[in-house]
Amino acid sequence: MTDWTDPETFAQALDEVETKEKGNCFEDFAEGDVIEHDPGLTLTQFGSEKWMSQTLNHDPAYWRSDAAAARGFEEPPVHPDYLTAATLGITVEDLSEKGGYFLGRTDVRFPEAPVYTGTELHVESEVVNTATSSSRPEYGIVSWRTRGKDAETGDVLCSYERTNMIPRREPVATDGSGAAATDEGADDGPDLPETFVTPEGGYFEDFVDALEQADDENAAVAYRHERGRTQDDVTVASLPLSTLNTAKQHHNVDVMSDSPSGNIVTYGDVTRSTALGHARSDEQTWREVGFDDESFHTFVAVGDTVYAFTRVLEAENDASSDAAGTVRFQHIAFNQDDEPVYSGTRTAEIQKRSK
Ligand SMILES: CC(C)(COP(=O)(O)OP(=O)(O)OC[C@H]1O[C@@H](n2cnc3c(N)ncnc32)[C@H](O)[C@@H]1OP(=O)(O)O)[C@@H](O)C(=O)NCCC(=O)NCCSC(=O)C[C@](C)(O)C(=O)O
Repeated sequence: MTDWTDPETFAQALDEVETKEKGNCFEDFAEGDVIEHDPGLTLTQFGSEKWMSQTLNHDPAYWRSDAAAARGFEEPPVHPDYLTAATLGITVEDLSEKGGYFLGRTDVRFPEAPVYTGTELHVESEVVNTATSSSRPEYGIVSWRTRGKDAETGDVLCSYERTNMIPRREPVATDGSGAAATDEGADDGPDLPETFVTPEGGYFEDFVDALEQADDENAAVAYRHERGRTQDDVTVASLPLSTLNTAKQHHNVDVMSDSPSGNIVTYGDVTRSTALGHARSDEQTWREVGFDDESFHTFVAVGDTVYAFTRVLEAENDASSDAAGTVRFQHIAFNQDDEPVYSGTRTAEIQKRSK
């Protein structure tokens, strides 16, 4: 009788049986397809607090009822970074579990109303673009428009467009040239302003003053944040799984040992939220409005430390509340070797000092 657990027999059986695969390949996506994601989750205080604590997002309005009330909230709401990560996490099984790189995301938007714990999240995505990768014939590039909705009311709570490289079943022939290289400015050295202005505080007026000062000189409002967060098993494996993100990149060391990173890598939303946590610790955030042009430049893995750099781009007195003004930032997350790992622009309402 066959002993199926005899190591030699079992190894041969493993070799010969079919694997019931998970996820979809590039060829499975066609422009216009709409995918209702079966996974969903209830946005809990535990989930939000776990995410916020590990990414150093300590804004008291999301932790304490008195600070929430001062912001006009009924109770501490779900943090927008956790909401964004959960909206994306739920889509992974259908969209990107096969592997491939999370390249970027844009048009991330939240409604004005806060989202409270206990809300059930239902997510749908539409394929908006499929393209050939000229540098990587074994991949295609897919973009989806995703909407995270309140399952009960249908209200959209978070929406964005995301782009990934997705493995093909069959590699295509390409010229292998990749994106057109350019020599422009190659010998000129970095083109930076002469002066860097740092806002004196974290209120709206401080950003306005700093921008005015920079306007008078050859200057930019740009600074770095002191805090760093070294990636560990919690940030790399545990946080993505808590959003139902089943991408093997974050929790299967065995498979990833054979990939370009050689190891599991941090979920892009953890990298980004950590950098934003550092930036928010140096400002008086009132409300998150949205994010654009988000890119992930290189991998972050266990042992890497995520730091943040901020550029203030503009400030307008047009927020949804008189207590705040709108500021547009560019945030760049970087690692211990000063390499950019994430960049994106962020529009946020920042509290006024005079409130
Ligand atoms: C991907 C790597 C290897 C490319 O590195 P490279 O030097 O080859 O870069 P490139 O030449 O600039 O880009 C390669 C191709 O991608 C295209 N591309 C590039 N960016 C965009 C964009 N935003 N939108 C559209 N297309 C884009 C670009 O145009 C080019 O096209 P080509 O092949 O035809 O020449 C490198 O950039 C890298 O390592 N990035 C880090 C990726 C990463 O760590 N992401 C986050 C963690 S993975 C994750 O969170 C997973 C998740 C969330 O769970 C989940 O999707 O399931």
